Order: sequence, then structure tokens, then C-alpha cells
Amino acid sequence: MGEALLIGDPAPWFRQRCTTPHGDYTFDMSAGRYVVLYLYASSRDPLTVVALDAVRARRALFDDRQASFFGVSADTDDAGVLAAELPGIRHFLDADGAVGSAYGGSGRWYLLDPMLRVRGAAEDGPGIAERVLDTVAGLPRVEEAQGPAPVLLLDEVFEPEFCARLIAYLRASGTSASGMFTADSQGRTQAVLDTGFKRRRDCTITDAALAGQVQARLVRRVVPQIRRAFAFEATRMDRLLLAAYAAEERGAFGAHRDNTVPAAAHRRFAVSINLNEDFEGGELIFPEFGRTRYRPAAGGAAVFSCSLLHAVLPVTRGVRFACLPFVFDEAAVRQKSASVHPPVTIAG
Ligand SMILES: O=C(O)CCC(=O)C(=O)O
Ligand SMILES: [Fe+2]
Repeated sequence: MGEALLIGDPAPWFRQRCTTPHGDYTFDMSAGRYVVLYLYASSRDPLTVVALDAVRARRALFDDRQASFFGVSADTDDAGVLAAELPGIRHFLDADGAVGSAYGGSGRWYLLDPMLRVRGAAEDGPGIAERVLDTVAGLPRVEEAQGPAPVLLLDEVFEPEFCARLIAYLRASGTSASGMFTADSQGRTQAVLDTGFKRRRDCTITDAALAGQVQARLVRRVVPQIRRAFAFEATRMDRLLLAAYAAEERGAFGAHRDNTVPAAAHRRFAVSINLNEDFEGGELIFPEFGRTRYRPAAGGAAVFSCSLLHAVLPVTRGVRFACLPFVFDEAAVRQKSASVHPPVTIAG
């Protein structure tokens, strides 16, 4: 059994069976809100029966925006008994003990902050559930939490005429609905369409001359600033993509990380370059660091680590056009598995 976590420690990430419609849950997706994790031996233990009733009695605390509750059951018999109560209340079925051993065993409560760091920890006992719930009720709103996110903002990466050319290229080439990478049950990467999560139309830049012009601007204007801000030498890029988020479909992209499936694990920094300004909504947010909205001016970039949770808010007027490459380095190339976008050398 691993040791209990202390305040300030990062909570371990895992994927485990869960009472979700999907049947499992990738825990790092719960970031961006407060999380209560309650590890128990069995949902039928008298103390746990009382604790879970107390959670249900105050279920309004757990709306999946401000906070979520996750039980972790060590009892294999709980599989048929427990159900998710959405939003906000879920249970992991920890038959193999993977979660328990990472968190120091059953009979323990943790309160995690939106970065999934331990903010509070307690051994289970009479009255502890109420104490945890009172603490959750008194937490600051996630909107006020933390920040600023470690995002590098650069204006003037693309000139206005170049932005216009890219938008014209997208319009002339046409777009297709943008899918997402997920992992199947064997951990293989697959692309799926899920309009509840991502509503965007994409166009890959296949014109070699135009691709070269995008690259040249990244080399001159983005690579040196990544070196300065993040001490990282970007030598490669992939996904020369132009994207359109349209108000007519409430174009948006739910909270995700960019490097969590094998085909994308080599990606190090996302470069999000806005091509226009005549739209509303469509801002980037980084939920682990509060809800500050990031919106580069036309031609400006937001550069951020592919490990950060981020989302694009719905576009409510007009269309947001963006150019969305990823950059990485030679070490990442060596780790690279089958990416759908061949890498391009951008420096050296
Ligand atoms: O639209 C953006 O700025 C970000 C897009 C994004 O997160 C992605 O394509 O992975
Ligand atoms: Fe992303």
C-alpha cells in the first residue's frame, strides 16, 4: 500500500472502471474544479452508508462546474450496487486496488484543488463527511481560483494580409468536421466525431508554398520566444491546420489535453494563432488556473504546454478562424508513434 498524500502533493492520475456511461474514467479530466475523493472498503460499511447519504443530501455542491465527488470502492461486489448520479457524483470500481494503492488505502478523504493538488486530507471517521462537505461549501469559486495560466501571448505573428490569405485558402479548399483523438479499450488511438464536445471545421494546408510561409513565421517569431519563456528548443511541427469555429453551430472545443493519446504524445507546445477578430466567444480557457479568457488579436498567438487542460468557449457571433500547429523537438520525434500528421522540420 502506498503512502497517504500530503497537502500540496499532486494527486496521481489514473484510468479506472467507473460508474460512468462509458464504463471507465480518466481521472485527469476531472481537473478544473474541486474534487472530493472518498476511498472506502465497501459501500455497505455502516460508516460509509452514512457518509454517502450525507453526500447525496448535499448533492447540489457537486455540479461538475465548481466541484465533483468521486467515491473509490475497494469492494468488487459494489459493481452492481453503485450508480453515477450526474452531474457530480461518480464512483470508481477499484477491484484491482490501483487507485487505493496510489492514495494510501481505503478509509480516507481527499479534497483536491482545480490543479488536482491535495488541498485537504482526512482519515474517515464519524462526522468526517459533514466536515468535508462544509469545507466544500465554503470554497472560493473556481472562477476566482489561481491564475494566470502559464500561457505565452505573442502578437504580430502573422501579418493582416497573411491572415486574410489563410482564411481565403480555407474558404477555397473547403473544410470537414473535426474529429478527436481518443484511446480505445486497448489504448490505441482512434479519431471520433463528438459534436457534444467539439464543433469545428478543419482544413489542412496542403499547399507546400503556403505551409512554408506558415513555418517561416513560426521559426522567426514563435520559436525564439518559446526558447525564452520555456527554455525549450522547438525543431519540428505537425498539424498545419486551419480551423473554423462558427456561431451557427456554437463552435467550441471541450476541456482536453493535447498529448494524452499515443499518437499525440510527442506534442510539446500548442500554438493557437487567431486569424480574425469579427466574432464573439471562442476564447481559450485553462480551467486548472481559473476561468480567465484568452483571446489573441488577429495574427497573435497563444502558446502553451500540451499537458495543460484547455477548452475553447462557444462562438456566439461570426466565425473564429485559427491556425493551430503543434511544435516539438528531436527527443519527441524519437518517442513518436503513428501520428496522422507527418512532422516538418522547422529549424536547424
Ligand atoms: O482553437 C484553439 O485555439 C485551440 C484548439 C485546440 O485546443 C486543439 O485543436 O487541440
Ligand atoms: Fe487542444
